[in-house]
Amino acid sequence: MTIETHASELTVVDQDEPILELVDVGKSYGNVNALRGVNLTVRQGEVTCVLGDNGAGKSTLIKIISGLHDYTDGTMKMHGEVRHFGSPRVAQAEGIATVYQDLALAPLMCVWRNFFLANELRNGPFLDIPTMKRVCGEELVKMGIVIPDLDRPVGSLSGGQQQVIAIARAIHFGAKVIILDEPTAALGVKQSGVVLKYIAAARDAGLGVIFITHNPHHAFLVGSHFVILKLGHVSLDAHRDELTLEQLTGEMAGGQELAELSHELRAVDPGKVVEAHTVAPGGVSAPVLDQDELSGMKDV
Ligand SMILES: Nc1ncnc2c1ncn2[C@@H]1O[C@H](COP(=O)(O)OP(=O)(O)OP(=O)(O)O)[C@@H](O)[C@H]1O
Repeated sequence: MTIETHASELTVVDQDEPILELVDVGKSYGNVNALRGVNLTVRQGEVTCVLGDNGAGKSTLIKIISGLHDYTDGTMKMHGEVRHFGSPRVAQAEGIATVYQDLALAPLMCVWRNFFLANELRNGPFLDIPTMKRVCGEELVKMGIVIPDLDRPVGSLSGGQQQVIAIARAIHFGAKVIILDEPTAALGVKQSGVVLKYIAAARDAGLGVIFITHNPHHAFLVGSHFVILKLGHVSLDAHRDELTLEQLTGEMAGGQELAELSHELRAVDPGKVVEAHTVAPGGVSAPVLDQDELSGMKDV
């Protein structure tokens, strides 16, 4: 247990206590059951990976946690208290930050303007530009991000760097839980490495991270806990000590279903069917990357 002191309050933080806990959560849209009986626990200093194919319910889960939609079954607790956020503004005020794929960055605006977008600092009636630039630079450096020119339009940076700016911004504005919606989906290998490095940085800074992804290899590099959603329910829920990358990849690929498909295809034309591999070549168990290991991945 640790005691965190802030200027005006004293908060007792039990590190074993989940920040956020979903118990048996369901969501129906009319007669469509998008989620059923979902249990999910988010702890500080951990990355909870949520994996799933299209239509699995990942977006619905994000919308519930970020206050866009309410759940229709079960309970969601934050610091042990049952919560229905009612709006994204309330969720944000409670420390839930969501970094969507499209990032909500303004591509033509410069880096520091994006960092303070909707939270601008003022000096009387004027924008306090020198302070915003200084704070933005300091915060990015704290996360090990070097952007030589903060006056550059954000749209001229790489996709990886933009993701990282959005993550740093969420942390600076007090996120306790950060939801990352497929942050590596549109990126190549090198840029994905950059983003994974900062997911690990957010984890090591003590945030609870929810990492939504299709990619078990990316999940396994930084994840503490893995939940696979399939057609709205949890098909796997395991701590990283309980499974290998091979098993996670097999589960994601739908191991049993692939084996059955391969069997059926063999029956159709035995000569032409290649065995369905559920695991990528070399898909072996990998360690959780810590900061030192991840810093070996080159920046873009
Ligand atoms: N507003 C809605 N009204 C009705 N059905 C919905 C609505 N939103 C989602 N659904 C349904 O709920 C199920 C889960 O959808 P969801 O978008 O959460 O999945 P997903 O895992 O995010 O998929 P994707 O990766 O394709 O975005 C799908 O069957 C979808 O059609």
